[in-house]
Amino acid sequence: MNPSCNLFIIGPTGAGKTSIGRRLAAHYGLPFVDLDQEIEQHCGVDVSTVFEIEGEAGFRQRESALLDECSQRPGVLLATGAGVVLAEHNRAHLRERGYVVWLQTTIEQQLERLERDHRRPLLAVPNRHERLQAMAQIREPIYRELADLAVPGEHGSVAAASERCIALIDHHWQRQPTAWPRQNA
Ligand SMILES: Nc1ncnc2c1ncn2[C@@H]1O[C@H](COP(=O)(O)OP(=O)(O)O)[C@@H](O)[C@H]1O
Ligand SMILES: O=C(O)C1=C[C@@H](OP(=O)(O)O)[C@@H](O)[C@H](O)C1
Ligand SMILES: [Mg+2]
Repeated sequence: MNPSCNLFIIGPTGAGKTSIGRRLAAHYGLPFVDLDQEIEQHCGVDVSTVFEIEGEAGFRQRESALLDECSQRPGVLLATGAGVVLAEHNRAHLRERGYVVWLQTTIEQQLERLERDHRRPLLAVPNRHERLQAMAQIREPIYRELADLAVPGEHGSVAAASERCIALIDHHWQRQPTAWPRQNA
């Protein structure tokens, strides 16, 4: 949604939603909210343990409930998890409540960045390349349809990627003030 007072970051796992999102929040002076971290705080265990105990279905229910809550906060930068876009009700909240920025990446970049990362339960498989490809096939058309802005992946540092991202957002996002003055007050 444009204009909006919220920035919502979507995109594949390892695209930089969490790390770039944190920098964007600081730049725009918005509170940073990471949906996975919200789930972890709420459950008192990490995402992998939620998957272990409740399965993906349980995780998705928690993710949807917290997305509904967090996306209603006025004036936040919300970094989502890559699979949040799979449910239509989540997509509706994202579409209607914020300016949606899609961070793009390639499978090669994902493999490289996440090589030593074992905190993503859906990547705990023998063939990560195949898994990432299967995810991209399903999710990429959804990201494309949902995004207000697509940001191409960047080979450099997180800092450089964040700067490029800010330049694009500045050009396209019509930032709305967080609180409108009450009329006839
Ligand atoms: N140019 C870049 N863009 C995005 N992430 C990068 C880049 N360079 C390195 N990374 C690293 O990729 C890893 C994954 O980033 P993360 O923010 O966790 O992604 P996501 O939240 O989208 O899954 C982090 O360790 C981050 O530092
Ligand atoms: O691809 C997915 O469905 C998931 C991505 C993760 O977030 P990142 O996109 O930050 O890796 C996290 O929400 C969970 O492990 C499920
Ligand atoms: Mg993340």
